[in-house]
Amino acid sequence: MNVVLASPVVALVGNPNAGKTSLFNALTGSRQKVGNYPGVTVERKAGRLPLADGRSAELIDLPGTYSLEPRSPDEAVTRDAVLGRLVGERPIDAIIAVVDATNLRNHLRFALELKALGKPMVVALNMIDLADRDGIEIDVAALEELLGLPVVPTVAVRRRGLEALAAAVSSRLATPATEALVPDGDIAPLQREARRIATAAVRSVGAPKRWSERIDGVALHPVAGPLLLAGLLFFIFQAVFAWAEAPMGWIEALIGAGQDLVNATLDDGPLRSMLVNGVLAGVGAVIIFLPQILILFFFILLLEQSGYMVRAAFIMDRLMAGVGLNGRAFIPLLSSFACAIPGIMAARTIDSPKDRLTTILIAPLMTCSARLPVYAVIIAAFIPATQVGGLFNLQGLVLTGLYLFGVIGALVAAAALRRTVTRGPSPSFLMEMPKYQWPAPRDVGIGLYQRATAFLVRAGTIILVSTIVLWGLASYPKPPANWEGTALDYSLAGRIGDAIEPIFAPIGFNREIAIALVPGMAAREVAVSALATVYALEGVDEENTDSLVETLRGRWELPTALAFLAWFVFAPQCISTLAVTKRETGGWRWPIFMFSYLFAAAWLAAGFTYWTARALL
Ligand SMILES: Nc1nc2c(ncn2[C@@H]2O[C@H](COP(=O)(O)OP(=O)(O)OP(=O)(O)O)[C@@H](O)[C@H]2O)c(=O)[nH]1
Ligand SMILES: [Mg+2]
Repeated sequence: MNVVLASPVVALVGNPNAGKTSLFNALTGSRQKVGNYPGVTVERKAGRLPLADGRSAELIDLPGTYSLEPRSPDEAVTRDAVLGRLVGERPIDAIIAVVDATNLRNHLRFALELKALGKPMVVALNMIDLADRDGIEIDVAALEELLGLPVVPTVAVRRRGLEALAAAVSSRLATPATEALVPDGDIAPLQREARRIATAAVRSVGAPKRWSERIDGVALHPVAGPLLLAGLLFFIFQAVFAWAEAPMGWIEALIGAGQDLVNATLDDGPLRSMLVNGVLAGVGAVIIFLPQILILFFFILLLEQSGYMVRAAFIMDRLMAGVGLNGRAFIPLLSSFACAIPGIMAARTIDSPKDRLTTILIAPLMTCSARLPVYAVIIAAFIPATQVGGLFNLQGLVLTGLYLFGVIGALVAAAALRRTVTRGPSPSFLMEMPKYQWPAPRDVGIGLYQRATAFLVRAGTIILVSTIVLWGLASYPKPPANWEGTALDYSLAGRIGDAIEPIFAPIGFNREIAIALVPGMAAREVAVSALATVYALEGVDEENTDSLVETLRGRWELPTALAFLAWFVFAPQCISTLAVTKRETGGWRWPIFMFSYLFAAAWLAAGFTYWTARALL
């Protein structure tokens, strides 16, 4: 057997929220998502770990789990990786067992279970800073002695103890594996042993964490808790509008300057039209929302990192149980506010298959960040920025309302699904409360950076390409000289729009909207860039230089605008979501179901909004 060439494989294994991914990022320079709640990592990730002797190992980050007996699909990944059962992956050579120094008793149990596998192993005693903070003192030498394993104290977020950890792994890799003990399935002896070791190694326990209990006294209070949560969400949506105004103005000015520059340097022709009306008007109409997206995620990241999110899940559990959903679904659903794709993947942490399927099916109802541009442009055009009650901005209120509308839609859908297609028992909510702590600026920074790059990459690829294709379809073929209508009427896009308009006419959508919804399948923001491009092209003859907001204000009636907003609350049209649903549910059945029910809901919601608004106004 040739073992010399391949670099050894080392896996980070441990309970959820122990800091495995933080260690992984610090050791390999990766930027995987870290969060202060259990179940952040749901996939195996690999990186390169430089070893003391100049070689390097392949370091594997895994989903957290409490034992090698998985309860949910993400935990099964960890078991399979540790036991070398993952198809196409090399078996692991050594384990870094990550334990939380503030919760030694519980975490050591799993470490002992791992030790019994007989692989070379090192214990990372992580979060030693929080143990200090809480007055917990650990005798590392005694712990090493009792465990019979090297123990390295680490603070992943401050990069402390990393070199010692890498050195311990290097020297451990040199030791041969021992015979694995066959587990007898009885966890009680391991639990007793863990308790014995923890009691012997923890030297002094200081004052209990009073302030943390005090915060929870409010955050988990049956009345104050929900009020606090509602207040926080409300404040966030107000901030999204209030704080983004200035940077959005700068981006808009920049795009305008770009258009002027192209107009001044290029002769009138297809290239100029494509750049001004396709690329700059279309993609620009989307990019402008970057500040709002970043502000929203800044707050979500703060809530995630502080440890509050799981409290929010707890608060929501009662409401969610009412519709047959498990509190566990809260975090996947919350992730869906960024994008349904990570949300649907995070549903892997849900153990009950029916619960998991329900969560996947309703995840697209959470307002993903791709819908923010759509909402924001319509709100800016049709909702006045007046103050309500001297305190709230009406635009922020409407935005909050749209997000709430999505959540209510999801709850209604869940209740309906749980009584029909996903009927079945639902286990009760069990989730470990993470410790409160100040958000690490680096983690928040990484989170924002990832959102910004993901958004800009989308703008530069899928949105750019869709917009250029739409520009082409909306510009060609050119009408003959004696053509009576507009150029758009004659173009391919105009004809496609005419063909599908009858489906949407009853709910107040015009041909331009019908045209925009088709490329909006690729990415929802494209609906905005498509409208910008179509109207920019239509306005060409009149030397129209209005922004999209002004154009919409001039051309749409309020009922149409409101119906358009209602449509996007349900908006099924995102191909990537359907693709990931197929992957996670293992077939086309559920994505097709998802598309159909969301399409019907979107059509009805837009219709009711349009008809009601028409009747009232
Ligand atoms: N104070 C402190 N916080 C830490 C340390 N290591 C990790 N954290 C924080 O603990 C939380 C959990 O970290 P992760 O790295 O996501 O934990 P994980 O073990 O990968 O969690 P799962 O993927 O959910 O199993 C995050 O908020 C980190 O910022 C540490 O050594 N000290
Ligand atoms: Mg992780």
